[in-house]
Amino acid sequence: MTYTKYSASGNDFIIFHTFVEQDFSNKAIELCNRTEGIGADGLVALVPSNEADFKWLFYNSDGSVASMCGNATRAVAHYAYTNGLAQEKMKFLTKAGIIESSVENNIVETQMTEPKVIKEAFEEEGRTWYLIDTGVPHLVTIVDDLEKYDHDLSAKMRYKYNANVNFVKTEDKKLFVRTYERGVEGETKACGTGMVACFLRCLDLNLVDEKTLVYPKSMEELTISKINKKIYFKGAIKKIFTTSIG
Ligand SMILES: N[C@H](CCC[C@H](N)C(=O)O)C(=O)O
Repeated sequence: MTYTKYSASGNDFIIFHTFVEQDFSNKAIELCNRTEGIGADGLVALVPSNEADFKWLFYNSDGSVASMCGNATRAVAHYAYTNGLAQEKMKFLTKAGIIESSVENNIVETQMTEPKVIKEAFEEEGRTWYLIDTGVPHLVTIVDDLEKYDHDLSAKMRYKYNANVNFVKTEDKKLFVRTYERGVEGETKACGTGMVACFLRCLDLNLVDEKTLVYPKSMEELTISKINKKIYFKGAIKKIFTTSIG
């Protein structure tokens, strides 16, 4: 099987396409392993669909299934276009519904799913949290210094709320985000749905504008825009390599 590794602002994925839909959880664990596998935060299998250009099966590196992954939508769209599976504007089926992405050279934009607030601001562990679903659940807390990102606190909150955990700082109406990702069980270099969750929380508080530059741990620049109540997530994508295994 041929696999292609992508980096989406440092959030990295192994992508392949196949005709046969099956459970790829164990393959995700095997191939995402950073010492004995290719190494990545997630694995995505593209399979045929009669509802969209294709359907995706998304797995975190621990083999768990997630309904959505903002950064992977950008990598998958580039993969699908360059492999002739879709045109530059495409629709694909995820467990969070149909996702629309568009490819222009190495820049990919995704229309994110409609966000759903799960729990308005609440105090816990000496912080103010906000819980929102942006395709997957995210906790958001605003800090004045990203060195306040706390791995152990993130793990505790992750398990209590079964959600990803984001620390966000605003500066000159830009966002700087650090994310503890469920299913990777640690901080990743970027998390798309997490950045969108932080954007929405900070927009509510008038800390950013409806079009905002966002910088994850990797410091690769992304843009999040709210236009007519829809959320667009845009940034560069890197194809790292293609390899055949087995
Ligand atoms: N780890 C997430 C899924 C991947 C989200 C992230 N990589 C993104 O770019 O949105 C979860 O299990 O909820």
